[in-house]
Amino acid sequence: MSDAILETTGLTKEFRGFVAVNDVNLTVRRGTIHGLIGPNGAGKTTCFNLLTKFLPPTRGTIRYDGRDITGMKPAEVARLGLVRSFQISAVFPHLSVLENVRVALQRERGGSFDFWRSETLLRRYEDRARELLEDVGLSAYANLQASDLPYGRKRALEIATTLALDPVMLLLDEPTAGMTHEDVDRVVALVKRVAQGRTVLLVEHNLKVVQGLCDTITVLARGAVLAEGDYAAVSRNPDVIAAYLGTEAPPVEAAHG
Ligand SMILES: Nc1ncnc2c1ncn2[C@@H]1O[C@H](COP(=O)(O)OP(=O)(O)OP(=O)(O)O)[C@@H](O)[C@H]1O
Repeated sequence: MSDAILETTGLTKEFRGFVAVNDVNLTVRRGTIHGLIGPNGAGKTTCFNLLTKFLPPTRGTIRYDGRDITGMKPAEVARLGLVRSFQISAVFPHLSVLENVRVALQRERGGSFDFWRSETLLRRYEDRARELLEDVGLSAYANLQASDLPYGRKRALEIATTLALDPVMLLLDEPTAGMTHEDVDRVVALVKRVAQGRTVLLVEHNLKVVQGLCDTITVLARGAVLAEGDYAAVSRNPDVIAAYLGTEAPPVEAAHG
């Protein structure tokens, strides 16, 4: 088995001539937590959307687990185990926390859209759903309506519904965005826990989060890879410091703060 689970070669995305992602060669090693960081507008989200197949690349290839997935659809790559965390809006607000995870489990089994009519069918997934809620620390909230969850806990629910798809590799887009310190710490611990036995790639603004979680960090700037390495290496890199100057959190401060 190759050490690399995800590899891009010359990955490029242009929007009407504007190059948002420029010739990116990214290698994510199996079993690691890999961070994609960069100042605003660096191309992180575009890159994330390319990797999860939500956007087609202008040029370049993406290989996942030895296969060329460049031309595949999001659902196809999800079936191969490369799963993007759902956006919070994908959580059904009027269903309970438990029901949300049961629905996700049912979807994973390729159920028809009639699934929501069959309470009996959904009940079969109850045990597994409760296990997943336990994994993400939401057992106490199982019967709460999803819309009533505190913000930080919604992310945990989103991760539980993603885990229902049994991912081999998890792609997380800013898992701590908009959270309080307390919630950030909880989500960091959660990502560490769910990363066991999996590979995780996350796009993240919060450099403290990246510092605490990532084995390898790729820094993007103006669509291209500026630096790569562990946190200590990239936070000392003069090009990275220069790219972050004038933004809210230069990596060096975060490293010593
Ligand atoms: N659909 C689009 N059409 C045109 N330009 C786009 C489109 N999507 C992104 N861009 C441009 O591509 C560049 C990279 O954007 P992207 O959102 O990928 O960066 P980012 O690193 O995720 O930024 P941020 O940290 O601010 O979210 C930006 O200049 C953005 O304006």
